[in-house]
Amino acid sequence: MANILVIDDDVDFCETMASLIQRMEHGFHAFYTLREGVAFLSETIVDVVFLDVRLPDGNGLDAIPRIRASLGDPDGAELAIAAGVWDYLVKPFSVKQTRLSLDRALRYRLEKQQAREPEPLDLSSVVGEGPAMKACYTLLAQAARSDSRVLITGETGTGKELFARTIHDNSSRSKGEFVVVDCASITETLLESTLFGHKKGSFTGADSDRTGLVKMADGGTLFLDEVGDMPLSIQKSFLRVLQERRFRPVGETRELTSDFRLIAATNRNLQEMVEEGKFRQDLLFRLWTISLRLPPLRERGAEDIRGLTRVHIRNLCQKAGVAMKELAQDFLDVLLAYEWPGNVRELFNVLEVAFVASRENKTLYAMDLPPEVRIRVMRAALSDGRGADDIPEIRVLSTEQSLSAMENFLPDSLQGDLPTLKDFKAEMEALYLDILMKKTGGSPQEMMSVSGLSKSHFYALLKKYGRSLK
Ligand SMILES: Nc1ncnc2c1ncn2[C@@H]1O[C@H](COP(=O)(O)OP(=O)(O)OP(=O)(O)O)[C@@H](O)[C@H]1O
Repeated sequence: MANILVIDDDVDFCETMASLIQRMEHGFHAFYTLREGVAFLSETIVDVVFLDVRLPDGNGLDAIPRIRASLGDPDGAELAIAAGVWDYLVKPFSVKQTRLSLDRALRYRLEKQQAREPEPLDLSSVVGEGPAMKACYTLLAQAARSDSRVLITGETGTGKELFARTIHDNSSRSKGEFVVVDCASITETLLESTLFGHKKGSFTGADSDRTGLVKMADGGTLFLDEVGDMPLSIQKSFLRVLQERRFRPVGETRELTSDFRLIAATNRNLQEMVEEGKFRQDLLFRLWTISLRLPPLRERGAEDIRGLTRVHIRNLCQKAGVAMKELAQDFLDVLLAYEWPGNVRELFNVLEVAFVASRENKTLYAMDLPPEVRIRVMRAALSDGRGADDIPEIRVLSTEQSLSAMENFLPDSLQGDLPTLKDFKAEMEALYLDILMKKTGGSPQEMMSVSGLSKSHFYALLKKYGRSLK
């Protein structure tokens, strides 16, 4: 039902319009003066205005900008004044003609509104405001508002499953099941029965009928996690399911159907796997219409790392029933300098370790972070040619604190009880070699010149620590 306003001082005309519009089951309002009509518009949202040109208190055409402003809809301009007005009706005009024009204007407005104002997405479980993530949200929205197949790629821990769930939760299938198939962990012998189900007695151990995951996803979403790990033998039967939406449970004679939406994810390069004969080209074609690549954490920028950290620490504090802890600058500096090969999953694990290590303290310091993370940051800083001043943790600590920080930087093998000097020297020698190699790009001449080692000593050290030149 739409809301229609007539501003016209012709009483007969207003009555005719009232009966027409009410028959069309729309809301109807009429005013005989411009002032009253415009005042009404400032309080009420209407869809279409029938406006007389000559009114007792002014010219209707002059009021169009004010009417547009009252509608609060800049695109209303297109409706009301695309070429002056939506339509220009000359009195006396036929009911049929008026009805037709009104219908068209309302349809146009509805289409505009639908195109302009899609349902807002619920992204409450996804954190990240940087440009790399914003580009992903655009694709996520497209995926959520369609029923297309989606292939999500990205390194481990980048949020592929989280995105798949968010697409499902925001889609028209959200009331159906979101069924996860972990292609990497299901054994080849069980994959077929897990996916398609089986009939009681069809093989040893099949004590009862079992509904497969494909059927469970009927009306919902089937999420194929690590699809690159799906054995070739299953790829063939799965291709058929995608083409025909039909499948046969193990030991069953009749076929079943399932209407599911497919989302697949992988951290592998499927095209390369196709070229190596490890993945079927025809299946790859069928996996996606929309392809979404999630960026690794190191490409997402400092703001996203800070945002994810704050959100996760807040969740941990809430769960533990303690006040939100503060994040010291040195703590954030180490998090920002680390490479995060395991992405968001690794960040969350590291934060959990730091949270536990911080005990009752109100602030999280770099000291609370796992030593391996801090060692890597220190090594990277040293091998980049940056001095201790550039290593976040050392910069802010007193001598005493630096000493204990350095203790924490020690490699795992040297943690705990103090090792013998010989072991310690060996560990440091190996570390020195690694840094030397990185800084010199592995050139033996340069390595010998920088380190001052003789040729025989240099090659003996390489051999001793199992390092080889590229
Ligand atoms: N943008 C994000 N906002 C909030 N949490 C995130 C985000 N990305 C990932 N996570 C969290 O990180 C963890 C790992 O995410 P998820 O399991 O979705 O990654 P994945 O890419 O599917 O990993 P894998 O390839 O190893 O299966 C989850 O706890 C998830 O909630």
